[in-house]
Amino acid sequence: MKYISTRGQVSPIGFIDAILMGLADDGGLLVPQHIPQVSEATLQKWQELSYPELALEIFSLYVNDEIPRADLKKLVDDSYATFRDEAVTPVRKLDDSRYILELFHGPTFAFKDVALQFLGNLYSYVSAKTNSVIHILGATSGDTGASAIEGVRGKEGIRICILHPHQKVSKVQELQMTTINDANVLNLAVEGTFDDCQRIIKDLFADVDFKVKYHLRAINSINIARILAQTVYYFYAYFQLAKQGHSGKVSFSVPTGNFGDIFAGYLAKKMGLSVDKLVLATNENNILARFVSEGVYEPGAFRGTHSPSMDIQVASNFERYLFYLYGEDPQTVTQLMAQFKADSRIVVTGDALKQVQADFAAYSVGNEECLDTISEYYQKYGYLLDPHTACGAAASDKLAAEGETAIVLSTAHPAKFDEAIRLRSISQTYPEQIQQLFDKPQFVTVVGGTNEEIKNRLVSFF
Ligand SMILES: N[C@@H](CCOP(=O)(O)O)C(=O)O
Repeated sequence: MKYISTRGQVSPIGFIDAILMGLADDGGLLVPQHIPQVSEATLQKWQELSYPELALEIFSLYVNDEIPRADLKKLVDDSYATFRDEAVTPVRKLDDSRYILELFHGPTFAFKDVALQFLGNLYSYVSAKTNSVIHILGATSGDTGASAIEGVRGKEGIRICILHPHQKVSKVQELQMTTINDANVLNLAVEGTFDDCQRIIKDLFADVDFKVKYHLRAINSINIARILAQTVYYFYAYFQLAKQGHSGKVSFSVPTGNFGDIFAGYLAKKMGLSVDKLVLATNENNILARFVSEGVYEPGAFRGTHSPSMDIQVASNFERYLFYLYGEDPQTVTQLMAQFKADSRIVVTGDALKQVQADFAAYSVGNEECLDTISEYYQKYGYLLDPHTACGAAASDKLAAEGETAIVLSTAHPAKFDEAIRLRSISQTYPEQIQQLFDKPQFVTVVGGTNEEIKNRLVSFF
């Protein structure tokens, strides 16, 4: 298996080089040169596997022999041993049409742990094998940051700097990141939005001389390892439903911000998983929902919502989807991305738009609807949704009304977003790991957010 760039200007590279390259050196995103096809017989066998066993099988398809199987198995086992639920990502049935895929049983109570526990261990493994330093630079709208830090804190040979938008993440998200006092962790709070943070890191990764000189590595979903790790739970959830007696088609409703999670579902479907609809659920920052309904990809005004992790205008994995939408043609992708850079707008029409609408259903959830959904599910099912999952649940309700079954990806534990939940007078008990954060001192520097300023901070940190 080799990896190529969506913009076609990088010679095919192996798995480890792809992980280390992060953003492709031509400014594109790395994708597998071909998508492995999983036969019906293999799917049958996979149904019997535990989560770590399944992850090992899926990763093996993408890693080839670059990492010996015994080493890969240890990486996988270590990564999922940190989860609080034996099933790693259990599925809860609410009724015949609604299932919740709980992805928040990892150390930081968000779905990001599923990939970032693995990527942290993988970076550590590569650092030790190649005797090289790993300098991670990441941007977060709240969940990736804590999860990435947790994945590598205190690890030999690794340093990590995370940019988050100052005062635009939830209190628990902020505390999870900024109460870490390990010497290899730097938190910068940028005066701006998540899009500003993501633009900065993409600019710095695109400066290939700087990236190479300072060994910059990515932990965001621009890194293909993130996507591959997130495909696993689509398969696992599908198998769990089969075991719970469900037969027939299944759709997935995915709270969406940076398009990484739903792109992982798209990849799983392309590998052969029988997915019915992929439902893209956004909050009021609904550029992706507008794209699916109208074919116009154009950022609007930033809206602060109850689901801050999805307060994103420019979704980084969108480029990976364009690559497949346009028949894996890097020239078209390059043109479209150049057009986006010039006009902040991409327009898709005709057959391509029909294909988009065949690939995804989309639904944008307003602030009040998000809170209403939290209240309704709490009253009807006794199940407390976090506001991101509530967006996914609201979207899945449309399918349920048509008699279809959907699995809603529950991306975070509700305790991370108590500000929103309290608005509906629902009280919850925090898990001990979250409660204790409130007594700890914080370590964070507020910065303006020019590329130069961040570069200087990085140079002195690394
Ligand atoms: N919602 C994310 C934003 C970054 O997305 P990623 O999947 O590219 O890491 C967050 O919580 O930080």
